[in-house]
Amino acid sequence: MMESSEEAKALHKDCVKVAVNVRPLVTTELLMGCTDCVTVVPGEPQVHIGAHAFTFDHVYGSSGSLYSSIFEECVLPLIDALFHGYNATIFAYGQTGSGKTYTMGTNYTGEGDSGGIIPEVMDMIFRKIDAMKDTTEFLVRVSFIEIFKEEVFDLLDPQSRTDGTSVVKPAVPRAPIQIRETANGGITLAGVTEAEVKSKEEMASYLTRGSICRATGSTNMNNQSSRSHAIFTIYVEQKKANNGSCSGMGNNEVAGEDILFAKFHLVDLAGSERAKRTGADGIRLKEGIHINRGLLALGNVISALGDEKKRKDGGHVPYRDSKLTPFLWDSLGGNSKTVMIACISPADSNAEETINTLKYANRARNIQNKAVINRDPVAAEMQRMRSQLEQLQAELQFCRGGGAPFEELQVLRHKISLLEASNADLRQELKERQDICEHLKQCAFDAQVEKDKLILKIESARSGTSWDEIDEMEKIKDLDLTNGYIKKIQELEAELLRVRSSSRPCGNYLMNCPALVDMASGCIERTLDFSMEVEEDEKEREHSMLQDQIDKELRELDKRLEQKEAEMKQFAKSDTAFLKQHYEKKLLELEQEKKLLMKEIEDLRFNLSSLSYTSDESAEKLKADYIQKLNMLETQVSELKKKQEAQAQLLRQKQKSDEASKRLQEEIQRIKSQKVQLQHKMKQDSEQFRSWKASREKEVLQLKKEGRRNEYEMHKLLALNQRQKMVLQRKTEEAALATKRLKELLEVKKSSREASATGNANGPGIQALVHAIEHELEVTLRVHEVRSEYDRQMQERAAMAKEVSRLKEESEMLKRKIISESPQTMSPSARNSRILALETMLKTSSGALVSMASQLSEAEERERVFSGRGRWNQVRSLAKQKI
Ligand SMILES: Nc1ncnc2c1ncn2[C@@H]1O[C@H](COP(=O)(O)OP(=O)(O)OP(=O)(O)O)[C@@H](O)[C@H]1O
Repeated sequence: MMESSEEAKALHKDCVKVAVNVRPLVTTELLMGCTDCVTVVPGEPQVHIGAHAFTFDHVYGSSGSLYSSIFEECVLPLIDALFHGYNATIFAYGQTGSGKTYTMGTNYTGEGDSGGIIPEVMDMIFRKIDAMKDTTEFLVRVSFIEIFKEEVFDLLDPQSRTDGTSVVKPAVPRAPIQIRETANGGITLAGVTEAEVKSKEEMASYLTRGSICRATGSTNMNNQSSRSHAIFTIYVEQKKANNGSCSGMGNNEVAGEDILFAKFHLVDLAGSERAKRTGADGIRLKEGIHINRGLLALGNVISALGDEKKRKDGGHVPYRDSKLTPFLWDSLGGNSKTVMIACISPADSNAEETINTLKYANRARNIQNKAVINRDPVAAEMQRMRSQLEQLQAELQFCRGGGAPFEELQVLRHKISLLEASNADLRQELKERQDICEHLKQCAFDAQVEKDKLILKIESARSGTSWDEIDEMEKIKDLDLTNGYIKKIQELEAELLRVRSSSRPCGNYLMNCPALVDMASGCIERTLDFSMEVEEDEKEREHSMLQDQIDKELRELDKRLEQKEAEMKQFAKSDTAFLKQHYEKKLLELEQEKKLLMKEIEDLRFNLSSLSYTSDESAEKLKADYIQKLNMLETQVSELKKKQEAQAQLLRQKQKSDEASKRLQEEIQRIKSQKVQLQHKMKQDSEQFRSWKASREKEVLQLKKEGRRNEYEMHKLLALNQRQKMVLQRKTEEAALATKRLKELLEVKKSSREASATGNANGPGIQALVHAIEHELEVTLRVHEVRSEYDRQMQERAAMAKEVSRLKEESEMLKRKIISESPQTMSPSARNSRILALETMLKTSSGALVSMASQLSEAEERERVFSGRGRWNQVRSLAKQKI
C-alpha cells in the first residue's frame, strides 16, 4: 500500500540517541579502595577508559554534564514527541549496581524526593495536559510489567495487594501473562492491566505499587538488585477537535477531529552481571542466567540493527530470542523515538564491565528508527482512503485526457520536448511565410488601387474629362484613397446631372444608361467594402500567429482576388459591349441625323436657288427664312461633327482602359499563381513534417520494443546466471565435501596402515588435535588461574583497605590518647616520636595498599588478555589449523 504524502511527512527517521551516565563511586567501592578509572573530556560527550575512547550524544556525571540536565536534554524532547503522536522509549542499560534504577526512578515509593526520570516524566505529562485541556481531550493509561526469569508479570495485577511498603503475598503464585503476536510483527499482552489515570498522584500510586511488587534481591554488587526487567508504559490518547471544541472520547466520529495515540516506554533493565562477581549462587545464579539471556538477545538485536551492512542486506534481527526483545521491537529500529541511557560505574574494579557497556551503547547509536505519528486507525484509514481517492481521481483524469500509462510518461515527455523544438522551427517558418503573405497582400492591395484608379480614369474619360485633366488629378491622388473615391463619385454625379441638363440626347442617353448609375453606386459599395476588408485584415493579422490561420488567410485572399477578377470581368464584359453598342448606335444616329440635316440643307439650298429667281416679297421672306434655317442647320451639322469626333475619342479611350484592365487582370493572375505556389509549398512542408513525425514515432516505438526485449533477455540471462551460480556453488560444496571425506578416509587408511605397521594407534591428525586441546586447556587453566589470582588480590585489597581504615581509626584513637595523657608521664619529644612511629606504620600500610592496587591492575590486564576474544580466536584457529 502506498504511503500518503501526509503519512510520509509524518514519518521521522532518526538514530537511537545514547547518553552515558557515570555515577560517583559508592561507599562499598570506596571501602574496597577502588579508584576512578573513567575520565570524561570536559565540554565533550567523550568517555575515556584505559586505552579506549567513546563518543556519545551526551555524557552525564564525573566531569561531564550535570546529572540534573539529563531530563531537559534527553527526556523532554521525548515527551514533546509523545504529545505530537510519536511513540517514545527511554531505557537504562548497565551492569548491576551501575545506577539504572536510580536514574530511571523505578523504585519510586512516593516518600520524599526519590528523584529519577519517571517521576519527572509524570509531572511534566500532567503539566502539559493541564495546559492543553481547553482544546484537547486526553485519555491517559499506564501499565507496569516485569520480565522475570523469562516470564512476563503484571506489576499492577489487582490480585497482588500491597500494604504501602511491601507486597501482601497472594494465596496462589502469580500467573505469567500470555504474549500474543500482532499481524504487523509486534506483540500484545493478554489481560495486562492498563489503568486509566486522571492525575499525577494517581499515576504515581501505580508506579509505587508496581515498584513494591517488583522482584529484587541482594547481590555482592548491589544490596537491592533488580532481578527483572521493568517496563513502565504511559499511553496518551488525545482528541483534538479541529474547530477547537472537544467531544467525548468514546465517539467514533472522526470528521474534523484528529485523534492521536502514542505510548512512552520507560524501561529499567536488569543489570548485566558476571555470576562470579556478583557472588550469586542458587536462586540468584539462575536469575542471573535468565537476565543474561535477555540481555544477550538484546545485544544481538542491537548488533544486527547497528551494523549498516547487515541492515542494508535486510539481515535477520533476532527479536524473538528472548521475552525482552519483542517488547523493544518498536523502540529499536521501529516506530519510536528512543534514548538509551548507559549507566556505568567509574570504579577500576568494574572497568571490564564498563568497557562492555560502552561498547554495547556505541553499537546502539547506529540504530535507525522510523517514527510515525500514530493516528486513530479510523481517522488514519479515512485519511488514507482520501489520499487514495485523490490519486485515483488524478489517474482517471490522466486516462480521460487520453494519456499513456505512467511508465510512458518519460517517453512522452521526451516526445513533447522534440515536438516543442520542431514547433519553434515551424513558428519561425510561419513568421517568414506571414511576411511573404503580407507582401503579397500589399501587392494585391496595390493592384486593387491600380484597378480602382483605372476605373476612375475610365469614368473621368467617359464624363468627357480630357487626359491632361485626368493626369492632373493623378498628381493629387496621394490624398486618402477613400476621400478620392468619394470626391470622384461626387464629381461623376455632378457631371451626370450637367450632361443630363445640357444635352437632351446625351441626357436621354444618360437617363437611359443605368450602367453609369450602377458604376457610381458600385464605387460607393467598393469603398465601404474596402474599409471593411481593411478591418478584416487587421483581425486576420491578429490571429495570423497560428499556423492553421495562414491557410484561412490565404484562402480569404484568394477568394477576394477571385471576386475582384469576376467583378472586373463582368464590368469589362458588360461595359465594353454596352458602350460599343451605344457608341455605334450613337454614331449611326448622328450619321443619320447628319444625313437628314444634309438632305434638309440640300432641300433648302434647292428651294433657295428656286426662290432666287422670284422677286416678290413673300419669296424674299421665305428665302430669308431658308437662309436662316440653313445656317442653323449648318451649325447643327458642325455640332454633330464635333460630337462625332468626341465619340470617336471616347471610343479610343475606352480601348486604352480595356488594355489597362487587361494588364490588371494579368497582375491578379500573377498574384494568384504566386499564392498557389505558396500554398503548394506549405502543403509540401506540412507533408514532410508529418512524415518525419510518423517515422520518428515509429522509430521510438521500435526502440521501446527493442528495449523491452533487451530487458527481458537481460532478466533471463540474470536468472540463468543465478541458477548457474547456485549449481556451481552446490557443486563446489559437494566437491569440497567429497575431497574432505576422501582426505579423511585417506588419513584414516594411512593411520591405520601406520598403526598396523608400528603398533601405535595415534595418527598425526589426532596427535595435532590432542595438542590443540591440550593447548586450549592450558590457556583456560591460565585464565582461570589469573582470574582467581585477580579475585584473591581484590579480596586482599579489600582486606588491606579494611586494615588501613582500622589502622587509621586506631592511630586517631592513639593520637587522642597520647594527647590526653598527662605531660608528666611523657615528655613532648617522646610523645612526638611515638606519633611519628605510628604515622610511619600507617604509611607502610598505605604503600602496601598502593603496590597491591598496581598488582591488581596488572592482574586485570592479564585477565583481559587471556579472556579476550582475540586470544580465544587465535587459540581456536591454531587448533583448527592443527586439526
Ligand atoms: N548518580 C548517582 N549518584 C549517587 N548514587 C548513585 C547514583 N546512581 C546510583 N547510585 C547508587 O548506586 C547504587 C546502585 O544503584 P541502582 O540500584 O540504581 O543500580 P542498578 O543499576 O539499578 O542495579 P541493578 O541492576 O542491580 O538493579 C544505589 O545505592 C544508588 O543509590
